[in-house]
Amino acid sequence: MAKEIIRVEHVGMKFNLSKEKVDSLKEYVIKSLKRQLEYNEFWALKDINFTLEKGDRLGILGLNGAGKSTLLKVIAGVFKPTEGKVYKKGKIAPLLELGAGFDMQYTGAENIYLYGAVLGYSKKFIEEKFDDIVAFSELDKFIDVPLKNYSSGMKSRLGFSIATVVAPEILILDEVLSVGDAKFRKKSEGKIMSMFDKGVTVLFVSHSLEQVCRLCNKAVILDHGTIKAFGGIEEVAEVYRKMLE
Ligand SMILES: Nc1ncnc2c1ncn2[C@@H]1O[C@H](COP(=O)(O)OP(=O)(O)OP(=O)(O)O)[C@@H](O)[C@H]1O
Repeated sequence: MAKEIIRVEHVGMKFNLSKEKVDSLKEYVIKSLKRQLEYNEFWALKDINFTLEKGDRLGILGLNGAGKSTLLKVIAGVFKPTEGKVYKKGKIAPLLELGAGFDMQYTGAENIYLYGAVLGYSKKFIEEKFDDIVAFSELDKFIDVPLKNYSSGMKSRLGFSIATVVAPEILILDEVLSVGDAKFRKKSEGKIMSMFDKGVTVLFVSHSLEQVCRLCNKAVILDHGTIKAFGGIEEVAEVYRKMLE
């Protein structure tokens, strides 16, 4: 029997959007103390339900603002859902906003430890993998330079190399296959493919239907925070094509 690895049950995510413009932290604190802040409730996800089995590769489709990144963040554990629950088995490698945990004042080497800790790696594990991370990122010459002097592509390369050094059971990809220059993109896609071959379960957001059809066996379409279709890639791709017409 296929092994269930992720179960998303009745997940809802609510954000509070401020009704007025607040220009500074001071203004925010004062208005907050005077209880002058008003919010609009906004549900980015509503009653999301699905399960994935080991080795499934789910493409997440939908227009801008449909809730795709929010769903990945809820599954990765970055956001706690307002409602419902996510059950998951195994180690997760979240490739979300690569390098969101970086500190620009620190060097590349220091950030490997910092970002590794953010991703939950032990110091010993990072020490063992340090050389592999630097080699994959091809940033040897710059590894002792502060990150503020890196280009955005260099930062993404370092982030990708740190996040993919683990052998995860679940891989979460938010449009990260467009990281770096063409050469690094090819190399990063190769690395992801080798993880696919090892039977990892994948959740993958991309605006390219062609890429989703090529890489995934299942897909889900999100529309204003709800599931419009879920199932085998071919049937869902057909629904999505009609939606885009
Ligand atoms: N931290 C937040 N606070 C308030 N609203 C948020 C927050 N994060 C996301 N949202 C809102 O939730 C909705 C869904 O956003 P999300 O980033 O998940 O969409 P998406 O489908 O990934 O879009 P895109 O294709 O543009 O990346 C949007 O309306 C967005 O404004």
